Amino acid sequence: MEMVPSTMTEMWTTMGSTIASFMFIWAIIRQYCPYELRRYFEKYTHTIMTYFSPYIKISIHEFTGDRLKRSEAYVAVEAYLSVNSSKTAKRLKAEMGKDSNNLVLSMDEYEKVTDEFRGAKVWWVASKVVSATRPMAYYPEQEKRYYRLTFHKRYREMITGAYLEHVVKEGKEIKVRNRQRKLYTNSPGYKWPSYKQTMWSHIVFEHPATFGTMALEPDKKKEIIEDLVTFSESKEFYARIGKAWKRGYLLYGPPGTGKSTMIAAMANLLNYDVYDLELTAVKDNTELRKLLIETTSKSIIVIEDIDCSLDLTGQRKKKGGKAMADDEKERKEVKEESSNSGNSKVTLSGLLNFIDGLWSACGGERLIVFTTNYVEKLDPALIRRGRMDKHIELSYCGFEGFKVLAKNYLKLEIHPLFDAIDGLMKEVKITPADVAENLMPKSPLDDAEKCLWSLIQALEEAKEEAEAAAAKKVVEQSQDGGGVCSENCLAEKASE
Ligand SMILES: Nc1ncnc2c1ncn2[C@@H]1O[C@H](COP(=O)(O)OP(=O)(O)OP(=O)(O)O)[C@@H](O)[C@H]1O
Ligand SMILES: [Mg+2]
Repeated sequence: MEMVPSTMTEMWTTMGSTIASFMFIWAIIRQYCPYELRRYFEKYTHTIMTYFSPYIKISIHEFTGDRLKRSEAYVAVEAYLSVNSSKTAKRLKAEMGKDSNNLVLSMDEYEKVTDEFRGAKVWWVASKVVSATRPMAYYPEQEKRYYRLTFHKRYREMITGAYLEHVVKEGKEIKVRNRQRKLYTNSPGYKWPSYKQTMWSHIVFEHPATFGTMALEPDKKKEIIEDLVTFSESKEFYARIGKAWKRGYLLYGPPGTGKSTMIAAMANLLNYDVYDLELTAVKDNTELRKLLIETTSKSIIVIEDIDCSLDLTGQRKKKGGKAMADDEKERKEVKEESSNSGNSKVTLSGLLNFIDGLWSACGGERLIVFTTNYVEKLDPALIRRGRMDKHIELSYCGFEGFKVLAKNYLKLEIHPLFDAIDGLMKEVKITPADVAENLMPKSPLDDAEKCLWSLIQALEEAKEEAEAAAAKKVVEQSQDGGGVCSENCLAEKASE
């Protein structure tokens, strides 16, 4: 009985000293052995170890190929592990997350975490190699980060198939959930000739508008939401019918009817980034194409007030309303005209290529939204279906729209003054922006009723103005026509 502990002690001592001598020799080798020889030695030990080891290792590197873009797989794994590792890993990295008010944790370098999938245990390690040689002295040392997955070889099929698929899918979902959405704009002015400088500058997108807060008829709202959601879920459909996965929207209507607000609501509904393209700041068609290539998937490209952005409008009419078959020829003519005009060299043909040319398919999952106050001024080539698939008219505020605003601004669903407002709204046109302005409390003492009265007053004033304008028109017409041209004179004109 007494022999056992002493044997154990002896064994431990021997093992301890063996390890110590091994470490010592290894340290000597490390110090005196040339790097190449050491690499050689390490490589072969590695091969032999791998031969006997029952474990399989898979590495996922951060940069592959041309190093321009982070590998999608790495990003997905990073996101997946950020959620799954923060519970078990002991050393974590923290980064600013969504809405800049919470920290997102992820595992630190050389940290190991365990994950389980259908009864199989796997290990993940975050690691990096620092390349020994530097290409140029002023280059920072190159770090190549990677994740290494280790698992037993009996799970090979399942891990390389189902598990990795699960990691990538979940990682992508987490990424989308934690994504800081951005608002991009093509700022004119500074353009550094650096190859990495992108042409867009961005800030965090934080517009609070949603379809819930928009004043719109419920049917119309539902239709638009369904259209957007269907689009965002139709990846397979678009691939099957052979169309680029994008959709064009034209929002038109008088100022203050919520066109810009709707774009924000769309971005919030689908969780997309917004690229606000300022056409007048784009030098030429080549620059326009570059801008497009740099936009990412899951984004809305916005061109506001398309009728003012460029002189793309009305050209067709000047030429005497030719048929649509002449499209190509006319586009060329337009191109020449605009290139002569000197200011912005972006042309209608450039813009059309931007919307539905070959380049527009790169990136995928994109909405292109145009807004205008004057739809009738736009070139028919620009707004045909396929370029702008859905035309949405945003118009004056109706009673249903008012109810949404009353609920948002005053938390009122029903009120005795609503009937009076309903009646007045049928008689006069008022924009949602004006309604919203009147419903806004102007002092801390203003209550809901005061705001409603203020709206009624505004409606009545608008009504009086409209009546006065109508009366003036009648007077003008009678002055123009009445005295000069009698019924006889009209009949004469008709016979001519
Ligand atoms: N349908 C609406 N629902 C809720 N609020 C609205 C709506 N329309 C306008 N508003 C309010 O009015 C303001 C102006 O609206 P917005 O900027 O969207 O108008 P617009 O149609 O883009 O006008 P413009 O043609 O001048 O660009 C917004 O700040 C918003 O609060
Ligand atoms: Mg606007």
